[in-house]
Amino acid sequence: STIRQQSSIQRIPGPPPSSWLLGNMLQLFLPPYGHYDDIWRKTYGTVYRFQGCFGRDRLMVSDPLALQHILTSGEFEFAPIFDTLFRWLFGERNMAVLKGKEHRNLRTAWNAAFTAGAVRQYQPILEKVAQGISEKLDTSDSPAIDICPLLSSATWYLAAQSTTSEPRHLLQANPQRKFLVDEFGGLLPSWLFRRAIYLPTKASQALRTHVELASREGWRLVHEKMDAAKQGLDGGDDVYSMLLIRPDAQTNKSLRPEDIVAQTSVMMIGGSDTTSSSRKTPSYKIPCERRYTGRPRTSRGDVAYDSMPLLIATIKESLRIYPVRPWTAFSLTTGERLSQIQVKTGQLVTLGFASYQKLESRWGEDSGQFNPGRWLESRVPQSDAIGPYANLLAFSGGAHTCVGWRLAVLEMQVILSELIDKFAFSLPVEESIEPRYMTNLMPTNTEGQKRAAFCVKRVL
Ligand code: HEM
Repeated sequence: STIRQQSSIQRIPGPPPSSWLLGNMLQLFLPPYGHYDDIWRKTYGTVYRFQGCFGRDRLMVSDPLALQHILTSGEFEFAPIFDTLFRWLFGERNMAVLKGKEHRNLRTAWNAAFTAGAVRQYQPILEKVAQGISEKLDTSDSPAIDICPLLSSATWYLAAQSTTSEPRHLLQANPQRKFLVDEFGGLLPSWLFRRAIYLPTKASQALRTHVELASREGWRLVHEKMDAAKQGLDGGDDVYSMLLIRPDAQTNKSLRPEDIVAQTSVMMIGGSDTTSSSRKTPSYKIPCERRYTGRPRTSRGDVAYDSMPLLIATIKESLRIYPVRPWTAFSLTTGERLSQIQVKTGQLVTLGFASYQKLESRWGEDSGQFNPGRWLESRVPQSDAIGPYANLLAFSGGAHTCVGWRLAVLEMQVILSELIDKFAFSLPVEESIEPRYMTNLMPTNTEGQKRAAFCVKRVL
């Protein structure tokens, strides 16, 4: 039966590898972003076979039903290599690596800080963060301002109301190196590969230091918030306070301080570069009629971000065309069937989130174009609830759906709204912005460094 299973995958068409050593990996991961994936999807369809390093077959899946099944059936988990990378980056007890009941319990406890109601309470802090970014833009005298560092620290500030800057350099992975690590790692037993973090290399040392610092910072925050609560002081309206000292949090006995501390790294990294990268929509004029009409308000006088359809359409379109995590790899843990295709246990299946979000059958013939209008004209799938937001998979789906997606959306609404109301952004003549896959999808300059530089002019 193993032979039948293998041949079932081998019968699936796909692009020829460029070499036995590197397979199709260079084409898939190196710039221009998404180029080959688009061609292969159009040529071979929504499930195609491509090759990883050393002639190893992988499946690329962008079929909506298959993706839904893989994400929600419980038969698949993050591929061991992703699991290991998450452990290295975020620590051994972070949400992304916990499984089964332990993961479900932690998610339930954390969800309390990310419900629609809880997220609304973060609006004032977000507005403060947005005004801080405006002030920095106002006072900068540089002709072209790189907005990446300004945006990256915003989520972390919101999570903890802490001005500690997060060690973002860790995400600036070199894509060549990253997929070689992926592939070599995949050849070793997981337990052995995990121990590579103890190798005496600069990269391992940097990861270990990062996880230690994140843990120390986590404990500092937890103590700070709990001490403030003991003294009857308001700890703040941030995520940590919401989890630790709000009355509803205190009834949530299942969440121990160490469980909160263990998520500090994932909050620092998972919630900062992701949101900031999604907020950049190069070469598009964001509609700004509101400048002349004022921002809509709720009956309580707060800005009503959900009543700004053009802004929301622009955010959805950015998440569609530039998903921060364009691909993720899962493998089968139980069972032997993926719809009609026989899949061996352990077979790597790459979930083509980016590819799914460009399917012509779902998003229209112009699916490759950045056009927020499609959301206003209701030319988008309405009802099949793939992923948590707008039928997009930018926040993944299933058990490991991004816990902070509502917060991320509000953050983008608040910051974009503030910035496009007050400033006009244009691309400097001598610079361009290219999306590039570096663990996450990032805006980069032509040299491949993370950078999104704009000429900024105050208009209001
Ligand atoms: C635009 C912004 C964001 C995007 C596109 C995004 C995307 C994702 C994706 C795709 C995953 C699935 C894991 C993976 O495949 O890597 C994930 C997981 C996660 N995200 Fe986000 N994220 C964003 C913002 C945030 C924010 C603001 C927070 C928290 C403050 C956050 C916290 C997390 C956590 C804790 C997980 C792990 C969940 C689990 O494994 O159960 N993310 N995110």
